[in-house]
Amino acid sequence: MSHIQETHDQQHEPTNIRRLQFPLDPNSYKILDEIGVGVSAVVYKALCLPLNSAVVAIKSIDLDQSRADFDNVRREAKFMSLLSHPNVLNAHCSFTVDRRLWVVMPFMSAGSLQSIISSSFPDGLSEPCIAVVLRETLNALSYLHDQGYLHRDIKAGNILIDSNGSVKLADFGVSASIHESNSSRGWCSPSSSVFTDVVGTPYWMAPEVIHSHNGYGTKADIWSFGITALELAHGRPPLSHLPLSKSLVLKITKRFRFSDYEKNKNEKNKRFSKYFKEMVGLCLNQDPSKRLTAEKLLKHSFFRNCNKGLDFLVKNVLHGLPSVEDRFRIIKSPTLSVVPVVNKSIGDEDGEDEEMEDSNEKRRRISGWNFNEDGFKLDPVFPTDSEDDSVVKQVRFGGETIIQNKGGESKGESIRSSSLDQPSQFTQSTCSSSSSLGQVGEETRAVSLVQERGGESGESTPGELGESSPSSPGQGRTSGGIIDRDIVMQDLIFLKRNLEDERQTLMQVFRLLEAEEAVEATREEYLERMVERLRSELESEKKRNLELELEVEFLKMQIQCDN
Ligand SMILES: Nc1ncnc2c1ncn2[C@@H]1O[C@H](COP(=O)(O)OP(=O)(O)OP(=O)(O)O)[C@@H](O)[C@H]1O
Repeated sequence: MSHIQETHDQQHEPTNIRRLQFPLDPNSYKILDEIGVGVSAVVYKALCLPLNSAVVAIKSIDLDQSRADFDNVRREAKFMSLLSHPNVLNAHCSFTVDRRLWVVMPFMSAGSLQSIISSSFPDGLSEPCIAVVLRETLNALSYLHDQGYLHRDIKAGNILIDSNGSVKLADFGVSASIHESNSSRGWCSPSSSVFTDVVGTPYWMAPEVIHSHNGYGTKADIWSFGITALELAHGRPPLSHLPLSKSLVLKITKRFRFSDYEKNKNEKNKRFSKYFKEMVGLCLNQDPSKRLTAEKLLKHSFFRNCNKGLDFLVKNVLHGLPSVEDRFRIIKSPTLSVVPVVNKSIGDEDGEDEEMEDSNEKRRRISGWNFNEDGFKLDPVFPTDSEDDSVVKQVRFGGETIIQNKGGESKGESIRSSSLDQPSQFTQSTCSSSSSLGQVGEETRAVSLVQERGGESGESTPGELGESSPSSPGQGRTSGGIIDRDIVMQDLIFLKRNLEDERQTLMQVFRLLEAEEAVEATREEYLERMVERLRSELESEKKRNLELELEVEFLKMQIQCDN
Protein backbone atom coordinates (compact mmCIF):
# COMPACT_ATOMS: atom_id res chain seq x y z
CA MET A 1 0.00 0.00 0.00
CA SER A 2 1.35 3.35 -0.94
CA HIS A 3 1.76 6.07 1.61
CA ILE A 4 0.67 9.60 1.32
CA GLN A 5 1.99 12.57 3.16
CA GLU A 6 0.57 15.81 2.12
CA THR A 7 -0.23 19.18 3.50
CA HIS A 8 -3.26 20.92 2.20
CA ASP A 9 -3.70 24.42 1.06
CA GLN A 10 -4.86 26.34 4.07
CA GLN A 11 -5.28 29.70 2.42
CA HIS A 12 -9.05 29.54 2.70
CA GLU A 13 -9.15 28.45 6.32
CA PRO A 14 -11.33 31.08 7.95
CA THR A 15 -9.99 30.82 11.50
CA ASN A 16 -7.02 32.48 13.12
CA ILE A 17 -4.92 29.40 12.38
CA ARG A 18 -5.07 30.20 8.69
CA ARG A 19 -1.98 29.48 6.65
CA LEU A 20 -0.37 27.57 9.46
CA GLN A 21 1.52 24.47 8.52
CA PHE A 22 0.11 21.57 10.41
CA PRO A 23 2.76 19.01 11.33
CA LEU A 24 2.72 15.64 9.64
CA ASP A 25 3.78 13.49 12.56
CA PRO A 26 1.46 11.98 15.16
CA ASN A 27 3.65 13.04 18.08
CA SER A 28 2.77 16.64 17.45
CA TYR A 29 -0.82 15.92 18.37
CA LYS A 30 -2.26 15.16 21.76
CA ILE A 31 -5.42 13.07 21.56
CA LEU A 32 -7.98 14.30 24.09
CA ASP A 33 -11.17 12.36 23.48
CA GLU A 34 -13.04 10.12 21.11
CA ILE A 35 -15.86 12.14 19.57
CA GLY A 36 -17.27 9.96 16.86
CA VAL A 37 -17.05 6.74 14.95
CA GLY A 38 -17.89 5.91 11.35
CA VAL A 39 -17.82 2.72 9.31
CA SER A 40 -14.05 2.37 9.40
CA ALA A 41 -12.89 5.49 11.17
CA VAL A 42 -12.67 6.93 14.63
CA VAL A 43 -12.75 10.68 15.14
CA TYR A 44 -10.82 12.32 17.99
CA LYS A 45 -10.65 15.73 19.51
CA ALA A 46 -6.96 16.61 19.76
CA LEU A 47 -4.49 19.41 20.34
CA CYS A 48 -1.85 20.40 17.84
CA LEU A 49 1.02 21.03 20.26
CA PRO A 50 3.42 23.03 18.05
CA LEU A 51 0.60 25.36 17.02
CA ASN A 52 -0.23 26.75 20.42
CA SER A 53 -2.21 23.65 21.22
CA ALA A 54 -4.85 24.54 18.65
CA VAL A 55 -7.86 22.26 18.95
CA VAL A 56 -8.37 20.00 15.95
CA ALA A 57 -10.38 16.94 14.99
CA ILE A 58 -8.48 13.92 13.74
CA LYS A 59 -10.26 11.31 11.69
CA SER A 60 -8.25 8.14 11.97
CA ILE A 61 -9.18 5.77 9.16
CA ASP A 62 -8.26 2.11 9.43
CA LEU A 63 -6.87 1.35 6.00
CA ASP A 64 -7.12 -2.40 6.50
CA GLN A 65 -10.71 -2.41 7.67
CA SER A 66 -11.82 0.27 5.32
CA ARG A 67 -14.13 -1.12 2.69
CA ALA A 68 -13.18 1.79 0.56
CA ASP A 69 -9.84 1.19 -1.06
CA PHE A 70 -6.89 3.36 -0.39
CA ASP A 71 -7.68 5.48 -3.40
CA ASN A 72 -11.07 6.36 -1.96
CA VAL A 73 -9.55 7.42 1.32
CA ARG A 74 -6.97 9.46 -0.47
CA ARG A 75 -9.70 10.98 -2.53
CA GLU A 76 -11.43 12.28 0.58
CA ALA A 77 -8.27 14.01 1.71
CA LYS A 78 -7.64 15.40 -1.73
CA PHE A 79 -11.16 16.72 -2.14
CA MET A 80 -11.15 18.43 1.16
CA SER A 81 -7.97 20.21 0.25
CA LEU A 82 -9.13 21.38 -3.16
CA LEU A 83 -12.47 22.79 -2.19
CA SER A 84 -12.98 26.24 -0.84
CA HIS A 85 -16.37 27.33 0.42
CA PRO A 86 -17.56 28.58 3.82
CA ASN A 87 -19.94 25.62 4.04
CA VAL A 88 -17.41 22.96 3.07
CA LEU A 89 -15.04 21.50 5.63
CA ASN A 90 -11.41 21.67 4.54
CA ALA A 91 -8.78 19.43 6.05
CA HIS A 92 -5.59 20.92 7.49
CA CYS A 93 -3.45 18.00 6.41
CA SER A 94 -3.32 14.20 6.28
CA PHE A 95 -0.66 11.55 6.76
CA THR A 96 -0.35 7.86 7.48
CA VAL A 97 0.33 6.43 10.92
CA ASP A 98 1.07 2.70 10.72
CA ARG A 99 -1.94 1.25 8.96
CA ARG A 100 -4.15 4.26 9.54
CA LEU A 101 -4.65 7.50 7.72
CA TRP A 102 -4.97 10.55 9.93
CA VAL A 103 -6.96 13.41 8.48
CA VAL A 104 -6.47 16.53 10.59
CA MET A 105 -9.44 18.89 10.34
CA PRO A 106 -10.84 21.95 12.06
CA PHE A 107 -12.69 20.91 15.19
CA MET A 108 -16.40 21.64 14.75
CA SER A 109 -17.24 21.83 18.39
CA ALA A 110 -20.91 20.88 18.19
CA GLY A 111 -20.21 17.79 16.08
CA SER A 112 -22.59 16.46 13.48
CA LEU A 113 -26.31 17.11 13.22
CA GLN A 114 -26.81 13.38 13.55
CA SER A 115 -25.07 13.27 16.92
CA ILE A 116 -26.96 16.39 18.06
CA ILE A 117 -30.29 14.91 17.07
CA SER A 118 -29.70 11.49 18.56
CA SER A 119 -28.61 12.94 21.87
CA SER A 120 -30.92 15.92 22.31
CA PHE A 121 -33.60 16.07 19.61
CA PRO A 122 -34.81 12.51 19.11
CA ASP A 123 -37.99 13.70 17.43
CA GLY A 124 -36.18 16.09 15.15
CA LEU A 125 -35.45 19.80 15.00
CA SER A 126 -37.97 22.61 14.64
CA GLU A 127 -38.69 23.75 11.13
CA PRO A 128 -36.92 27.14 11.37
CA CYS A 129 -33.75 25.39 12.59
CA ILE A 130 -34.01 22.82 9.81
CA ALA A 131 -34.37 25.64 7.29
CA VAL A 132 -31.10 27.23 8.40
CA VAL A 133 -29.19 23.93 8.41
CA LEU A 134 -30.55 22.90 5.02
CA ARG A 135 -29.92 26.30 3.48
CA GLU A 136 -26.27 26.20 4.51
CA THR A 137 -25.92 22.60 3.35
CA LEU A 138 -27.54 23.45 0.05
CA ASN A 139 -25.05 26.28 -0.43
CA ALA A 140 -22.29 23.71 -0.09
CA LEU A 141 -24.02 21.29 -2.42
CA SER A 142 -24.66 23.92 -5.03
CA TYR A 143 -20.99 24.85 -4.89
CA LEU A 144 -19.88 21.22 -5.16
CA HIS A 145 -22.12 20.52 -8.13
CA ASP A 146 -20.95 23.71 -9.79
CA GLN A 147 -17.40 22.55 -9.39
CA GLY A 148 -18.29 19.25 -11.00
CA TYR A 149 -18.41 17.13 -7.87
CA LEU A 150 -20.97 14.80 -6.40
CA HIS A 151 -20.85 14.31 -2.66
CA ARG A 152 -22.66 10.93 -2.68
CA ASP A 153 -23.06 10.67 1.09
CA ILE A 154 -25.27 13.58 2.13
CA LYS A 155 -26.78 12.91 5.56
CA ALA A 156 -27.01 14.57 8.95
CA GLY A 157 -23.90 12.62 10.07
CA ASN A 158 -21.89 14.55 7.51
CA ILE A 159 -23.19 18.00 8.38
CA LEU A 160 -21.10 19.55 11.13
CA ILE A 161 -21.78 22.60 13.28
CA ASP A 162 -19.37 24.87 15.07
CA SER A 163 -19.99 26.76 18.31
CA ASN A 164 -20.90 29.92 16.36
CA GLY A 165 -23.59 28.04 14.47
CA SER A 166 -21.67 27.75 11.22
CA VAL A 167 -22.63 24.70 9.22
CA LYS A 168 -20.20 22.70 7.08
CA LEU A 169 -20.58 19.72 4.83
CA ALA A 170 -17.93 17.09 5.53
CA ASP A 171 -16.86 13.56 4.72
CA PHE A 172 -15.85 13.31 1.14
CA GLY A 173 -14.90 9.66 1.46
CA VAL A 174 -17.21 8.59 -1.30
CA SER A 175 -17.55 11.77 -3.24
CA ALA A 176 -16.47 11.85 -6.80
CA SER A 177 -15.48 14.26 -9.43
CA ILE A 178 -17.59 14.21 -12.52
CA HIS A 179 -14.63 15.58 -14.41
CA GLU A 180 -12.42 12.71 -13.32
CA SER A 181 -15.09 10.20 -14.07
CA ASN A 182 -15.63 11.63 -17.49
CA SER A 183 -12.04 11.81 -18.44
CA SER A 184 -12.29 8.15 -19.31
CA ARG A 185 -15.86 8.23 -20.60
CA GLY A 186 -16.29 11.56 -22.27
CA TRP A 187 -18.04 14.58 -20.88
CA CYS A 188 -21.69 14.69 -19.99
CA SER A 189 -23.79 17.04 -18.01
CA PRO A 190 -23.34 16.63 -14.26
CA SER A 191 -27.03 16.17 -13.68
CA SER A 192 -27.31 13.33 -16.13
CA SER A 193 -26.34 9.72 -15.61
CA VAL A 194 -22.63 9.46 -15.14
CA PHE A 195 -21.79 7.08 -12.34
CA THR A 196 -22.70 3.47 -11.97
CA ASP A 197 -20.97 2.38 -8.76
CA VAL A 198 -23.15 1.84 -5.71
CA VAL A 199 -21.85 4.10 -2.94
CA GLY A 200 -23.34 5.99 -0.03
CA THR A 201 -25.38 4.95 2.97
CA PRO A 202 -28.44 2.87 2.08
CA TYR A 203 -31.22 4.80 3.80
CA TRP A 204 -30.18 8.00 2.05
CA MET A 205 -29.46 6.47 -1.34
CA ALA A 206 -31.42 7.55 -4.37
CA PRO A 207 -33.26 4.76 -6.22
CA GLU A 208 -31.01 5.20 -9.23
CA VAL A 209 -27.92 4.72 -7.05
CA ILE A 210 -29.21 1.48 -5.55
CA HIS A 211 -30.01 0.24 -9.03
CA SER A 212 -27.10 1.94 -10.58
CA HIS A 213 -27.02 0.14 -13.90
CA ASN A 214 -28.79 3.17 -15.39
CA GLY A 215 -26.21 5.54 -13.96
CA TYR A 216 -26.75 8.59 -11.83
CA GLY A 217 -25.60 12.17 -11.48
CA THR A 218 -25.89 15.15 -9.17
CA LYS A 219 -29.60 14.53 -8.66
CA ALA A 220 -28.67 11.56 -6.51
CA ASP A 221 -27.30 14.09 -4.01
CA ILE A 222 -30.62 15.94 -4.18
CA TRP A 223 -32.50 12.78 -3.21
CA SER A 224 -30.15 12.27 -0.25
CA PHE A 225 -30.65 15.90 0.64
CA GLY A 226 -34.42 15.27 0.74
CA ILE A 227 -33.92 12.22 2.96
CA THR A 228 -31.68 14.34 5.18
CA ALA A 229 -34.51 16.89 5.46
CA LEU A 230 -36.77 14.08 6.70
CA GLU A 231 -34.01 12.91 9.02
CA LEU A 232 -33.75 16.38 10.56
CA ALA A 233 -37.53 16.65 10.76
CA HIS A 234 -38.28 13.26 12.29
CA GLY A 235 -35.02 12.51 14.08
CA ARG A 236 -34.02 9.71 11.73
CA PRO A 237 -34.24 8.87 8.07
CA PRO A 238 -37.28 6.93 6.90
CA LEU A 239 -37.13 3.22 7.70
CA SER A 240 -33.86 3.34 9.57
CA HIS A 241 -35.06 2.43 13.02
CA LEU A 242 -35.28 -1.25 12.17
CA PRO A 243 -32.37 -3.57 11.62
CA LEU A 244 -31.89 -4.67 8.05
CA SER A 245 -32.65 -8.32 8.43
CA LYS A 246 -34.80 -9.88 5.79
CA SER A 247 -36.59 -12.25 8.08
CA LEU A 248 -37.21 -9.63 10.70
CA VAL A 249 -38.45 -7.13 8.20
CA LEU A 250 -40.80 -9.65 6.67
CA LYS A 251 -42.13 -10.74 10.02
CA ILE A 252 -42.64 -7.18 11.06
CA THR A 253 -44.38 -6.57 7.76
CA LYS A 254 -47.00 -9.04 8.87
CA ARG A 255 -47.09 -7.79 12.38
CA PHE A 256 -47.52 -4.07 11.91
CA ARG A 257 -49.76 -4.04 8.94
CA PHE A 258 -52.75 -3.12 11.04
CA SER A 259 -51.06 -0.64 13.32
CA ASP A 260 -52.25 2.87 14.08
CA TYR A 261 -49.23 4.50 12.52
CA GLU A 262 -51.34 6.86 10.48
CA LYS A 263 -52.73 8.49 13.60
CA ASN A 264 -49.30 9.07 15.15
CA LYS A 265 -47.94 10.27 11.87
CA ASN A 266 -50.63 12.92 11.49
CA GLU A 267 -50.05 14.24 14.98
CA LYS A 268 -46.34 14.55 14.35
CA ASN A 269 -46.70 16.20 10.99
CA LYS A 270 -48.87 19.07 12.06
CA ARG A 271 -45.83 21.17 12.70
CA PHE A 272 -44.44 21.21 9.18
CA SER A 273 -45.32 23.90 6.69
CA LYS A 274 -46.65 23.42 3.20
CA TYR A 275 -43.45 24.94 1.80
CA PHE A 276 -41.24 22.51 3.63
CA LYS A 277 -43.23 19.51 2.46
CA GLU A 278 -43.27 20.83 -1.08
CA MET A 279 -39.53 21.43 -1.07
CA VAL A 280 -38.83 17.90 0.20
CA GLY A 281 -41.23 16.55 -2.41
CA LEU A 282 -39.18 18.24 -5.11
CA CYS A 283 -36.10 16.39 -3.90
CA LEU A 284 -37.74 13.01 -3.57
CA ASN A 285 -39.14 12.54 -7.00
CA GLN A 286 -38.47 9.01 -8.26
CA ASP A 287 -37.46 10.50 -11.57
CA PRO A 288 -34.09 12.26 -11.12
CA SER A 289 -34.76 14.60 -14.00
CA LYS A 290 -37.77 15.99 -12.12
CA ARG A 291 -35.78 16.80 -9.00
CA LEU A 292 -34.67 20.41 -8.74
CA THR A 293 -31.01 21.33 -8.91
CA ALA A 294 -29.36 22.60 -5.73
CA GLU A 295 -29.29 26.08 -7.19
CA LYS A 296 -33.01 26.06 -7.98
CA LEU A 297 -33.88 24.58 -4.62
CA LEU A 298 -32.18 27.52 -2.94
CA LYS A 299 -34.71 29.75 -4.65
CA HIS A 300 -37.66 27.78 -3.32
CA SER A 301 -40.02 29.69 -1.01
CA PHE A 302 -39.01 27.47 1.87
CA PHE A 303 -35.52 28.96 1.79
CA ARG A 304 -36.56 32.39 0.56
CA ASN A 305 -38.79 32.74 3.62
CA CYS A 306 -36.00 31.70 5.96
CA ASN A 307 -34.61 34.90 7.42
CA LYS A 308 -32.81 33.37 10.40
CA GLY A 309 -29.07 33.50 10.78
CA LEU A 310 -26.55 31.21 12.40
CA ASP A 311 -27.15 32.74 15.84
CA PHE A 312 -30.63 31.24 15.65
CA LEU A 313 -29.00 27.80 15.63
CA VAL A 314 -26.79 28.79 18.54
CA LYS A 315 -29.83 29.78 20.61
CA ASN A 316 -32.17 27.03 19.59
CA VAL A 317 -29.94 24.04 18.96
CA LEU A 318 -26.55 24.52 20.58
CA HIS A 319 -27.61 26.24 23.77
CA GLY A 320 -27.39 23.81 26.67
CA LEU A 321 -26.14 21.01 24.44
CA PRO A 322 -23.70 18.61 26.13
CA SER A 323 -20.21 18.63 24.63
CA VAL A 324 -19.61 16.48 21.56
CA GLU A 325 -17.43 14.10 23.59
CA ASP A 326 -20.06 13.69 26.33
CA ARG A 327 -22.72 13.12 23.75
CA PHE A 328 -20.63 10.52 22.03
CA ARG A 329 -20.40 8.47 25.22
CA ILE A 330 -24.16 8.30 25.34
CA ILE A 331 -24.68 7.81 21.64
CA LYS A 332 -22.38 4.79 21.82
CA SER A 333 -25.19 3.07 23.65
CA PRO A 334 -26.05 -0.08 21.69
CA THR A 335 -29.75 0.56 21.80
CA LEU A 336 -29.22 3.53 19.57
CA SER A 337 -27.39 1.36 17.15
CA VAL A 338 -30.81 0.15 16.06
CA VAL A 339 -30.19 3.16 13.86
CA PRO A 340 -27.03 1.47 12.75
CA VAL A 341 -23.81 2.85 11.42
CA VAL A 342 -24.82 1.24 8.22
CA ASN A 343 -22.69 -1.39 6.70
CA LYS A 344 -22.42 -0.23 3.15
CA SER A 345 -22.93 -3.69 1.69
CA ILE A 346 -25.39 -5.34 3.94
CA GLY A 347 -26.32 -8.86 3.10
CA ASP A 348 -28.48 -11.48 4.73
CA GLU A 349 -27.88 -12.04 8.36
CA ASP A 350 -28.26 -15.77 8.21
CA GLY A 351 -29.11 -18.56 5.92
CA GLU A 352 -32.52 -18.83 7.46
CA ASP A 353 -33.42 -15.55 5.88
CA GLU A 354 -32.95 -16.95 2.43
CA GLU A 355 -35.13 -19.93 3.16
CA MET A 356 -37.82 -17.75 4.57
CA GLU A 357 -38.01 -15.71 1.45
CA ASP A 358 -40.57 -17.93 -0.17
CA SER A 359 -42.80 -16.76 -2.95
CA ASN A 360 -45.38 -15.40 -0.51
CA GLU A 361 -42.86 -13.06 0.95
CA LYS A 362 -41.62 -11.92 -2.40
CA ARG A 363 -45.13 -10.79 -3.15
CA ARG A 364 -44.97 -8.21 -0.44
CA ARG A 365 -41.84 -6.60 -1.76
CA ILE A 366 -41.91 -2.97 -2.56
CA SER A 367 -40.21 -1.78 -5.64
CA GLY A 368 -39.70 1.90 -4.88
CA TRP A 369 -40.61 4.88 -2.79
CA ASN A 370 -42.90 7.76 -3.54
CA PHE A 371 -42.78 10.83 -1.43
CA ASN A 372 -46.18 11.50 0.10
CA GLU A 373 -46.32 15.21 0.65
CA ASP A 374 -49.42 15.16 2.84
CA GLY A 375 -48.08 12.47 5.10
CA PHE A 376 -44.55 13.92 4.85
CA LYS A 377 -43.06 10.48 4.46
CA LEU A 378 -42.12 7.96 1.84
CA ASP A 379 -44.82 5.63 0.59
CA PRO A 380 -43.97 2.25 -0.86
CA VAL A 381 -44.50 1.58 -4.53
CA PHE A 382 -45.42 -1.95 -5.44
CA PRO A 383 -44.25 -3.85 -8.47
CA THR A 384 -46.67 -3.47 -11.33
CA ASP A 385 -45.37 -6.62 -12.93
CA SER A 386 -45.13 -9.30 -10.34
CA GLU A 387 -42.63 -12.08 -10.76
CA ASP A 388 -45.69 -14.27 -10.61
CA ASP A 389 -48.63 -12.43 -12.03
CA SER A 390 -50.97 -15.22 -11.10
CA VAL A 391 -50.40 -14.32 -7.53
CA VAL A 392 -50.51 -10.57 -7.18
CA LYS A 393 -52.36 -7.89 -8.95
CA GLN A 394 -52.41 -4.17 -8.49
CA VAL A 395 -55.55 -2.16 -8.99
CA ARG A 396 -55.64 1.61 -9.33
CA PHE A 397 -58.66 2.80 -7.44
CA GLY A 398 -59.53 6.46 -7.04
CA GLY A 399 -55.95 7.60 -6.54
CA GLU A 400 -55.17 4.62 -4.36
CA THR A 401 -53.45 1.40 -5.17
CA ILE A 402 -54.84 -1.84 -3.86
CA ILE A 403 -52.56 -4.81 -3.79
CA GLN A 404 -54.23 -8.13 -3.41
CA ASN A 405 -53.68 -11.77 -4.06
CA LYS A 406 -55.54 -13.26 -6.92
CA GLY A 407 -58.04 -15.93 -6.15
CA GLY A 408 -59.14 -14.24 -2.96
CA GLU A 409 -56.56 -16.00 -0.84
CA SER A 410 -55.68 -12.73 0.73
CA LYS A 411 -55.46 -13.75 4.37
CA GLY A 412 -54.72 -10.21 5.28
CA GLU A 413 -52.48 -9.60 2.30
CA SER A 414 -54.54 -6.76 0.90
CA ILE A 415 -52.67 -3.52 1.27
CA ARG A 416 -53.75 -0.07 0.31
CA SER A 417 -51.26 2.36 -0.98
CA SER A 418 -51.89 5.96 -1.84
CA SER A 419 -49.18 7.43 -3.97
CA LEU A 420 -48.63 10.71 -5.69
CA ASP A 421 -46.66 9.34 -8.58
CA GLN A 422 -46.89 6.35 -10.77
CA PRO A 423 -43.96 4.00 -10.43
CA SER A 424 -41.20 5.33 -12.63
CA GLN A 425 -38.62 3.68 -14.80
CA PHE A 426 -36.50 3.31 -11.67
CA THR A 427 -39.25 1.34 -10.08
CA GLN A 428 -39.14 -1.07 -12.94
CA SER A 429 -35.42 -1.46 -12.70
CA THR A 430 -35.77 -2.13 -9.01
CA CYS A 431 -37.91 -5.12 -9.74
CA SER A 432 -35.31 -6.72 -11.86
CA SER A 433 -32.29 -5.88 -9.78
CA SER A 434 -30.43 -8.70 -8.21
CA SER A 435 -27.59 -6.80 -6.58
CA SER A 436 -27.17 -7.20 -2.87
CA LEU A 437 -27.64 -3.51 -2.36
CA GLY A 438 -30.76 -3.68 -4.42
CA GLN A 439 -32.03 -6.21 -1.96
CA VAL A 440 -31.22 -3.94 0.90
CA GLY A 441 -33.31 -1.29 -0.76
CA GLU A 442 -36.19 -3.67 -1.07
CA GLU A 443 -35.91 -4.78 2.49
CA THR A 444 -35.91 -1.28 3.83
CA ARG A 445 -38.88 -0.50 1.72
CA ALA A 446 -40.64 -3.48 3.15
CA VAL A 447 -40.28 -1.78 6.50
CA SER A 448 -41.92 1.26 5.02
CA LEU A 449 -44.84 -0.95 4.19
CA VAL A 450 -44.95 -2.19 7.75
CA GLN A 451 -44.95 1.20 9.29
CA GLU A 452 -46.87 3.24 6.95
CA ARG A 453 -49.53 1.07 5.45
CA GLY A 454 -50.88 -0.09 8.74
CA GLY A 455 -52.83 3.02 9.64
CA GLU A 456 -54.28 3.36 6.20
CA SER A 457 -55.45 -0.19 6.23
CA GLY A 458 -57.04 0.56 9.53
CA GLU A 459 -58.82 3.60 8.16
CA SER A 460 -60.35 1.96 5.17
CA THR A 461 -63.80 0.60 5.57
CA PRO A 462 -64.63 -2.97 4.68
CA GLY A 463 -66.88 -1.57 1.97
CA GLU A 464 -64.06 0.25 0.29
CA LEU A 465 -61.91 -2.79 0.12
CA GLY A 466 -64.79 -4.89 -1.02
CA GLU A 467 -65.57 -2.59 -3.89
CA SER A 468 -62.11 -2.74 -5.28
CA SER A 469 -61.47 -6.32 -4.51
CA PRO A 470 -63.74 -8.57 -6.48
CA SER A 471 -62.19 -11.74 -5.24
CA SER A 472 -61.92 -10.78 -1.64
CA PRO A 473 -65.35 -11.23 -0.05
CA GLY A 474 -65.27 -13.75 2.66
CA GLN A 475 -61.51 -13.54 3.11
CA GLY A 476 -59.45 -11.92 5.84
CA ARG A 477 -60.38 -8.36 6.71
CA THR A 478 -62.60 -7.91 3.67
CA SER A 479 -66.09 -6.76 2.99
CA GLY A 480 -67.54 -10.25 3.21
CA GLY A 481 -67.71 -9.63 6.90
CA ILE A 482 -66.61 -13.05 8.09
CA ILE A 483 -63.95 -11.37 10.17
CA ASP A 484 -64.72 -8.21 12.02
CA ARG A 485 -61.85 -5.90 11.19
CA ASP A 486 -62.53 -3.53 14.04
CA ILE A 487 -62.17 -6.21 16.64
CA VAL A 488 -58.98 -7.54 15.10
CA MET A 489 -57.67 -4.03 14.84
CA GLN A 490 -58.37 -3.16 18.44
CA ASP A 491 -56.72 -6.31 19.71
CA LEU A 492 -53.70 -5.91 17.56
CA ILE A 493 -53.27 -2.26 18.44
CA PHE A 494 -53.47 -3.19 22.07
CA LEU A 495 -50.90 -5.94 21.61
CA LYS A 496 -48.62 -3.68 19.65
CA ARG A 497 -48.72 -1.00 22.32
CA ASN A 498 -47.84 -3.52 24.98
CA LEU A 499 -44.90 -4.73 22.97
CA GLU A 500 -43.83 -1.22 22.23
CA ASP A 501 -43.93 -0.28 25.91
CA GLU A 502 -41.86 -3.31 26.73
CA ARG A 503 -39.34 -2.41 24.08
CA GLN A 504 -39.07 1.18 25.29
CA THR A 505 -38.46 0.08 28.85
CA LEU A 506 -35.74 -2.30 27.75
CA MET A 507 -34.13 0.38 25.66
CA GLN A 508 -34.03 2.80 28.54
CA VAL A 509 -32.41 0.22 30.76
CA PHE A 510 -29.84 -0.62 28.10
CA ARG A 511 -29.12 3.02 27.57
CA LEU A 512 -28.49 3.70 31.23
CA LEU A 513 -26.33 0.63 31.65
CA GLU A 514 -24.32 1.34 28.57
CA ALA A 515 -23.71 4.99 29.36
CA GLU A 516 -21.98 3.92 32.57
CA GLU A 517 -20.18 0.93 31.20
CA ALA A 518 -18.93 2.57 28.05
CA VAL A 519 -16.69 4.84 30.08
CA GLU A 520 -14.79 1.86 31.46
CA ALA A 521 -14.90 -0.64 28.69
CA THR A 522 -12.51 -0.95 25.83
CA ARG A 523 -13.96 -0.42 22.44
CA GLU A 524 -13.61 -4.07 21.50
CA GLU A 525 -15.38 -5.37 24.58
CA TYR A 526 -18.06 -2.82 24.04
CA LEU A 527 -18.66 -3.92 20.49
CA GLU A 528 -18.85 -7.57 21.52
CA ARG A 529 -21.45 -6.76 24.13
CA MET A 530 -23.34 -4.68 21.64
CA VAL A 531 -23.50 -7.57 19.17
CA GLU A 532 -24.60 -9.91 21.97
CA ARG A 533 -27.35 -7.58 23.10
CA LEU A 534 -28.60 -7.00 19.60
CA ARG A 535 -28.64 -10.74 19.06
CA SER A 536 -30.74 -11.31 22.14
CA GLU A 537 -33.01 -8.40 21.23
CA LEU A 538 -33.45 -10.02 17.86
CA GLU A 539 -34.28 -13.34 19.50
CA SER A 540 -36.91 -11.81 21.73
CA GLU A 541 -38.26 -9.91 18.75
CA LYS A 542 -38.61 -13.22 16.91
CA LYS A 543 -40.38 -14.73 19.90
CA ARG A 544 -42.74 -11.82 20.17
CA ASN A 545 -43.56 -12.05 16.51
CA LEU A 546 -44.36 -15.69 16.84
CA GLU A 547 -46.61 -15.00 19.79
CA LEU A 548 -48.33 -12.28 17.91
CA GLU A 549 -48.89 -14.48 14.91
CA LEU A 550 -50.44 -17.11 17.12
CA GLU A 551 -52.57 -14.45 18.70
CA VAL A 552 -53.76 -13.32 15.28
CA GLU A 553 -54.63 -16.85 14.28
CA PHE A 554 -56.46 -17.30 17.53
CA LEU A 555 -58.41 -14.07 17.04
CA LYS A 556 -59.32 -15.06 13.53
CA MET A 557 -60.63 -18.40 14.68
CA GLN A 558 -62.53 -16.73 17.47
CA ILE A 559 -64.15 -14.25 15.13
CA GLN A 560 -65.04 -16.98 12.70
CA CYS A 561 -66.61 -18.97 15.50
CA ASP A 562 -68.53 -15.89 16.67
CA ASN A 563 -69.83 -15.29 13.18
N1 LIG B 1 -14.27 17.90 12.26
C1 LIG B 1 -15.08 17.41 13.21
N2 LIG B 1 -15.33 18.12 14.31
C2 LIG B 1 -16.14 17.65 15.29
N3 LIG B 1 -16.73 16.45 15.24
C3 LIG B 1 -16.52 15.68 14.17
C4 LIG B 1 -15.68 16.11 13.09
N4 LIG B 1 -15.66 15.13 12.15
C5 LIG B 1 -16.46 14.15 12.61
N5 LIG B 1 -16.97 14.47 13.82
C6 LIG B 1 -17.87 13.64 14.66
O1 LIG B 1 -17.55 12.29 14.43
C7 LIG B 1 -18.70 11.57 13.96
C8 LIG B 1 -18.25 10.48 13.02
O2 LIG B 1 -17.78 11.06 11.84
P1 LIG B 1 -17.38 10.20 10.57
O3 LIG B 1 -17.19 11.13 9.45
O4 LIG B 1 -16.28 9.28 10.86
O5 LIG B 1 -18.57 9.21 10.41
P2 LIG B 1 -19.99 9.31 9.73
O6 LIG B 1 -19.98 10.33 8.65
O7 LIG B 1 -21.02 9.49 10.80
O8 LIG B 1 -20.14 7.87 9.14
P3 LIG B 1 -19.54 7.29 7.78
O9 LIG B 1 -18.37 6.51 8.16
O10 LIG B 1 -20.66 6.47 7.27
O11 LIG B 1 -19.24 8.43 6.89
C9 LIG B 1 -19.60 12.62 13.36
O12 LIG B 1 -20.95 12.23 13.43
C10 LIG B 1 -19.31 13.86 14.21
O13 LIG B 1 -20.15 13.92 15.35
